[in-house]
Amino acid sequence: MKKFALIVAGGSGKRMGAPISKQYLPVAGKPILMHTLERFRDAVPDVELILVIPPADFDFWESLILDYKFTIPHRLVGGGKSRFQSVKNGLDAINSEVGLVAIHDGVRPFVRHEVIRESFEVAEKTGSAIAVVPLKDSIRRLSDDGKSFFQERQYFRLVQTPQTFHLAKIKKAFQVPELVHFTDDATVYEHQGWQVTLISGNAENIKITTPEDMDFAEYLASKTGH
Ligand SMILES: Nc1ccn([C@@H]2O[C@H](COP(=O)(O)OP(=O)(O)OP(=O)(O)O)[C@@H](O)[C@H]2O)c(=O)n1
Ligand SMILES: C[C@](O)(CO)[C@H](O)COP(=O)(O)O
Repeated sequence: MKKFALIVAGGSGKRMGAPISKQYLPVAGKPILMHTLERFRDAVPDVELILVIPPADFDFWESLILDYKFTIPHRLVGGGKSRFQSVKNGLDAINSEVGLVAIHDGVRPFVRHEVIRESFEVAEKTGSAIAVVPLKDSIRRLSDDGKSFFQERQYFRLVQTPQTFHLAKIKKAFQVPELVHFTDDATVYEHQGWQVTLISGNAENIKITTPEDMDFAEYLASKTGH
């Protein structure tokens, strides 16, 4: 089955607070986004890569490609105001209804090859594959009156990307108005009444979000051979 990877990087990285958006910051000597694209190309060499970035960044990205002699083929699509809108723009740019699409945050460069491959294999069989990891800490639920309650952590998972789907179904799922609880693609898919399939993600597949994540990212890059 034809495989696409939709790498979403249409945000501006407010929580990082860097002079340029976090997806272009260098880790181990090159922009985070280049690591992410390499991960997918290396895991699935025949994957078609689609990169979603803000339209205003197209020229900047082209200059980075030249500066870093980046040669992995990919298609550029303009992002939207929210992650939902950026994913929708990327899906709209895929003309085919047949195939699989892995939707992945551009700022998660440490996803393992095995997770990417498994996500395609499981999604082909079941319709979807959502990478998740167990919690290491205890958790508490807060109530509005300031109390907190014990929660059994074995019933919870932290949700990562990739989130991989049959193209026809995820395209249909995104034909709805955006809702506040759409924090990822699984929630959009479930809104159709369809159940998602969970797969094991990898703990080092962090979403680079705040400045302290950059030091950790350098460490992970040195350990994982980026
Ligand atoms: N309009 C948007 C907003 C986010 N994203 C992407 O969704 C992923 C997860 O979002 P997040 O980590 O929140 O990135 P930012 O929105 O850039 O960060 P912040 O919320 O700190 O501004 C990132 O790869 C981000 O670029 C996107 O494609 N389009
Ligand atoms: C998609 C995601 O990375 C799964 O954990 C997450 O929901 C993105 O959240 P953000 O608030 O857009 O960073």
